[in-house]
Amino acid sequence: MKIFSKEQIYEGDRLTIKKQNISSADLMERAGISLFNWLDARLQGAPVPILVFCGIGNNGGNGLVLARHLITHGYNVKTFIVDFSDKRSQDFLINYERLKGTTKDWPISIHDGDDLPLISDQDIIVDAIFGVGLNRPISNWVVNLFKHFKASKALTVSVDIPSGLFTDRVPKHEDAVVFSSLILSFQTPKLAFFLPETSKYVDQWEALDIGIDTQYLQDTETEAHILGKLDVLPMYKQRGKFSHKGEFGHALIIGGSYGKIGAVQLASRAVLASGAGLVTAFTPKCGYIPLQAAFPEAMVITDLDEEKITNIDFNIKPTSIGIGVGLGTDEKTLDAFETFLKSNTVPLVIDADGLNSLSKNNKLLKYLKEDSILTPHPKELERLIGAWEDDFDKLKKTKAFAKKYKVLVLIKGANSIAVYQDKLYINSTGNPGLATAGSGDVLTGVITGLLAQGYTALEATCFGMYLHGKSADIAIEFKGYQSLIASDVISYLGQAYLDLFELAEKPSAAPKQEPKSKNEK
Ligand SMILES: NC(=O)C1=CN([C@@H]2O[C@H](COP(=O)(O)OP(=O)(O)OC[C@H]3O[C@@H](n4cnc5c(N)ncnc54)[C@H](OP(=O)(O)O)[C@@H]3O)[C@@H](O)[C@H]2O)[C@@H](O)CC1
Ligand SMILES: Nc1ncnc2c1ncn2[C@@H]1O[C@H](COP(=O)(O)OP(=O)(O)O)[C@@H](O)[C@H]1O
Ligand SMILES: [K+]
Repeated sequence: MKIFSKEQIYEGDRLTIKKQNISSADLMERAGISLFNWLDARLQGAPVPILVFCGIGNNGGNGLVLARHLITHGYNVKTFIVDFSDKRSQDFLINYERLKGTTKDWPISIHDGDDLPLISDQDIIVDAIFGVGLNRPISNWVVNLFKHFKASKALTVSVDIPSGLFTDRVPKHEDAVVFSSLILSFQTPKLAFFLPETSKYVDQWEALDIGIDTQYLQDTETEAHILGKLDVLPMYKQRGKFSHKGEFGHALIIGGSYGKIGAVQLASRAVLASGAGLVTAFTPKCGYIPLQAAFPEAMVITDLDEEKITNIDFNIKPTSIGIGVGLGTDEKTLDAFETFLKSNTVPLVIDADGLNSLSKNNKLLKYLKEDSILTPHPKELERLIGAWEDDFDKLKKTKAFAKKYKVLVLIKGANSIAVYQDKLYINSTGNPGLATAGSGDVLTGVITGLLAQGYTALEATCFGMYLHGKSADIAIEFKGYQSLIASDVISYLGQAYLDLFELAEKPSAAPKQEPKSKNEK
């Protein structure tokens, strides 16, 4: 799913109004009705007090439309205008009048210094104060209102984006943003929903289709994409009936050092579990017995040295290589890594100490084979590209690095982001259970295994991080967050593949039918 920028959202609105020959008030009505339908389908007339807080722009306008439809459908609604500016948008005014024509409970204006409205934790707060038009810090009295929302512990639904969250920068103060339980975002989510420093304001999000011109949606290139099942499914390579393991490639995992052979085992097992035909592990001599004993499917080549890699030399022709897991950064290993990098022509994944070797000796960067895949977690990334101001700056710097060296950088995290040729591919699967030793080694194996099967660097990365996270999402249903370990992510990869073909039923907007009792025909 494409993630449009603030400018593109406004452009999409303008173009839709023109092409569909409607007014902006009509589009606002459509947006407001999509909010109403979503809430009505789940509230089903519940008498819960709904407090709608509206700004004075179009985000506020959306709130007024929603309030009007909730009222005409008998919901228990109180509307407030958060009067943070003397300005009023045209469509806000139109809907302000319409609302006053619908109910005698006219909206209550809240100004700086007014008492804050009483909010019980049983209420629902609708936050329609600021949308993507936010362009400067918010007045303190409005920040106090946000604090009041949070203190009330009422379920908070934000319209389009949590008020106070910018689309292109990190808020200075945590209190200056509404903490949302749910965001109903128009047409597509916003990048800020997925970044470590800004996703804390976002619990759940839903994209509501408001009928923005489909041609515009299809033709417009966006910087960022959120990858869901339907985005990765087309990448999946079918297997022919008469296929044989030679067709599915031969991956080589290079890594391991004394006491860290497990990383190589995890990565190698993940290679085969991702569907590659063959896997060979290249490790120090100390890895030979453990690997052959624990994982008979893998072939093993060993270094001359007992405890560390000192000379990377193999007589096989791998179709992909994953290097770095458990590698260590001993001087001799660094030299071996340099020699390997200078001669390698095979599609490559560099992880963990492979990345740290690049950071220790960044003149090696120019030897990176084009489309190599680097998979740093934030700490490894900082060693590679230096410090950054905030998450937006991090992405800018990573894009520059990826372009300069013609590589793909996968920044691992709660929403892993693959940065490649000026674009951002955001993973939608995974969970905190993955914050466990070796889960990154498994990811390296999955991506290397997909590369071995002929997936392009971008496909192997997007498909790999999707399957890796999806496997963990299935596994925690049986293991829970705390007990999930990296090996489980390998064990449930098959389920992640099978899940691709189970189309999730969309939560229908219409209220669910009463479940038929057993004896009812
Ligand atoms: N056609 C439609 O109806 C559709 C409507 N959509 C909805 O419109 C929303 C965008 O609406 P919007 O452009 O009116 O901006 P909004 O976020 O409501 O802010 C209002 C104004 O506040 C001002 N302002 C900014 N920061 C401020 C601050 N810190 N303190 C004080 N004032 C501040 C700034 O005006 P300024 O003062 O800068 O002139 C800004 O214009 C979008 O999120 C979505 O919900 C569409 O997406 C779907 C179709
Ligand atoms: N809170 C989280 N939610 C989702 N995924 C996570 C979370 N924490 C870590 N991960 C994932 O777990 C993996 C951690 O990799 P890494 O930090 O390299 O672990 P290790 O070095 O132990 O293998 C990455 O794929 C990352 O995206
Ligand atoms: K909002």
